[in-house]
Amino acid sequence: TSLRPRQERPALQKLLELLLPNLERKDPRQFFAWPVTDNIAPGYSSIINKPMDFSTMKQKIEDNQYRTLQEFTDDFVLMCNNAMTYNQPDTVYYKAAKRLLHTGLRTLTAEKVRPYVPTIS
Ligand SMILES: CC(=O)c1cc(-c2ccccc2)c2ncccn12
Repeated sequence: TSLRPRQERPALQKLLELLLPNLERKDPRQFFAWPVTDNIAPGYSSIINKPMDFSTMKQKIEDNQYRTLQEFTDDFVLMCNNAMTYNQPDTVYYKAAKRLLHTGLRTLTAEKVRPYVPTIS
């Protein structure tokens, strides 16, 4: 509401540092915490050409590699889609990815997050 004091706009990096743990909590079994290895997922590196995971996203935030919220969201979507590409639909990984994608995007597109997104990147 207009009576709400105008919060200073957190830098994008600070916003992403707040959003990442919110998304990680939606992965309690930590399937997406670390890069998927060929050891646990045979042939993974030859099937998935752009791997992504939460630890890599965290590092990219710290290294200031995200210029916009959309770039951060793209990595999140990539991570979930990788899991739905490599794993069959009847697996825990596919189902976890589908649910994570849905609930995570709801967070990332929420109205209260959007005001912090500068119109031009
Ligand atoms: C995300 C994903 O595709 C994934 C995570 C895992 C995983 C399993 C145990 C612990 C951490 C990640 C996995 N194992 C086999 C096949 C695929 N995966």
